[in-house]
Amino acid sequence: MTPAARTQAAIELLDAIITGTREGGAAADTLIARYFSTRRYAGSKDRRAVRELVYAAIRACGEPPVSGRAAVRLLAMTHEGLASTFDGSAHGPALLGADESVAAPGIVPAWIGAALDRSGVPAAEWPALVDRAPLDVRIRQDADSAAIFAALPQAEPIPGLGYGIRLPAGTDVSALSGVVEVQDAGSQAVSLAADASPGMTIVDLCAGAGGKTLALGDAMGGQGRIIACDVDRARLSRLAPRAAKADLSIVETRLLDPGREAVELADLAGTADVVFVDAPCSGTGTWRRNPEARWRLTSDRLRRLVATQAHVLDLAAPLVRPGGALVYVVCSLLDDEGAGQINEFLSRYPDWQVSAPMLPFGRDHGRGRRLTPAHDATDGFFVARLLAPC
Ligand SMILES: C[S@@+](CC[C@H](N)C(=O)[O-])C[C@H]1O[C@@H](n2cnc3c(N)ncnc32)[C@H](O)[C@@H]1O
Repeated sequence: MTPAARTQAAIELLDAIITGTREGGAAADTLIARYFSTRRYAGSKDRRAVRELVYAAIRACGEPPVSGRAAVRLLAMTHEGLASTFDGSAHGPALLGADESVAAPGIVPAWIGAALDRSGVPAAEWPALVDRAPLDVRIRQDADSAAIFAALPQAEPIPGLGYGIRLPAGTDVSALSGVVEVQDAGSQAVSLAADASPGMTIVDLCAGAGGKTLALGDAMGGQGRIIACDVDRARLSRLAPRAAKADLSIVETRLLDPGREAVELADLAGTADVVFVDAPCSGTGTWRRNPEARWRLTSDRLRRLVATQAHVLDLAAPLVRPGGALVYVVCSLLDDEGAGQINEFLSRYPDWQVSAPMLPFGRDHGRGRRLTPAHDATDGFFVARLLAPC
């Protein structure tokens, strides 16, 4: 592809991504993969260059831009070489017009900026929210770590995480699948708040495809019971093969029917040493990986998420045994979903106690702990640990 054709491809992709965020379409990564699956003429260098341009444009625009062309024009203001690709050639973008629109530079949409501000995340920390993330992986506790470091010579241990290593973004770890799990250091850290140990019964109430389930199972040394639940059949169906690959036979999955969860969980009432609630959230802490998600969030969607979080907390509480723990996690930095949600929980359940989660990262925030990309070089999280009355 010519440089101009790469620019045009990035513009077309950005148009699809912008529409996708407005209309609930697929994630940028999926749209990029689909785009190239029907354009076999694009070589790996073309794909990489287009992808980088697309993500640079997404990162540069806080508010959703009016078009892909306006977003790339913003980058072209400071990149002479890029501006020259608007050359009107056969497969390239039309020549630049003097008065066509250019996207405004920014980091987050104004309304989310105000919410971050109210949540005590200073503007100085916002650029890190959309920075590129490294590749973090968790090594299985029984794996031969010397062999893994030999296979991955650029690996660096992550201080504070016994089994976490950091690699340059894009490192291929597929040959080590089952022995290492791709998992952000923040996700690894918040799993430690469960203080999982062999023999426990843990309900992972919002298990999804099981990223944290596998970390909990590994910490349990494969002894005990994990009941991994979710309402999303497709996500949950990915868990069992992953658990099998990681030799974790203690994981059972339970697909819940939305609206009937309490009935379907009734047999577990009062039995769990830990109920782990990795609640559905706005994902404001994970924009490093999918920066277009900040264009997708609306105040209505946030309100619905906050209501769902309260609902899953109410499902979780009766499952905890007397004196057991409820661990609440969101990959969000907004207090409505984190510190505020826990305040609301404690006003509904006044006889529960707060217990400080022992984490290697983060800062105390509200009645829990918060990790931020700027402070901890991890995805952003809020985590709280609550103890049921004895
Ligand atoms: C943040 S994701 C979980 C990620 C997962 N724990 C991991 O580590 O990969 C939140 C999950 O909550 C699930 N969820 C939403 N409503 C739920 C409900 N009422 N009961 C159980 N799970 C629910 C969603 O389907 C989603 O998979």
